[in-house]
Amino acid sequence: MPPSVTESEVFLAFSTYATIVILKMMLMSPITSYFRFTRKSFANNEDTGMAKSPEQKKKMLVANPDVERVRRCHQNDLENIVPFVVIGLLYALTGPELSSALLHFRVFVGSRLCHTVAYLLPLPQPSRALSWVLDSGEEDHQ
Ligand SMILES: N[C@@H](CCC(=O)N[C@@H](CS)C(=O)NCC(=O)O)C(=O)O
Repeated sequence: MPPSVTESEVFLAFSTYATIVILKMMLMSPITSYFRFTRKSFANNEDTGMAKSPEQKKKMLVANPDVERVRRCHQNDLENIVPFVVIGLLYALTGPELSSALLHFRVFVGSRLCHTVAYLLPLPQPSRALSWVLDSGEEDHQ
C-alpha cells in the first residue's frame, strides 16, 4: 500500500517546521510578560494590584516602548505564521519535490527567526525588512 499523504516526507518536514515557528510565536507571550513585569507596564487596571499609590497605579498603565515592541513582533508573527501554516499545508498536499519543499520551509523558518532577532534587539534596518521580504515571499512561492 502506498504511504498516505500524512506519512510522506514532505508532510513530516512541514509538520516539523510549522511546529518550530508556532512554538517561536508562542514564546512571544512569556517574553511580553517578562517585559511587562520588569518595566512595570500593564494593560488592565486589575493588573496593577501591587501599586502602592494611585500615582504608581497610573504610571503602571502607561504603555512601555519595550513591551509594545514585543507585542508588534508577536502581531507580525500572527500576520505571517498563520498564513504559512495554511498555505504550507495546502502546498504539502500537492505532493511537491522534497528538496524544493525543504528549501521553502527552511527559508521561511530561518527568515522568521531573523525577523524576531532583528525586531527584539533591535538590529538596524534593513535587517528586519529583508527578513520579512524573504518570508512573505516564501508564502507567495509555495
Ligand atoms: N503589519 C505590518 C505589515 C508590513 C510588515 O510586516 N513589515 C515588516 C517589515 S518592515 C515589519 O516588520 N513591520 C513591523 C510590524 O509589523 O510591526 C506593518 O504594519 O508594518
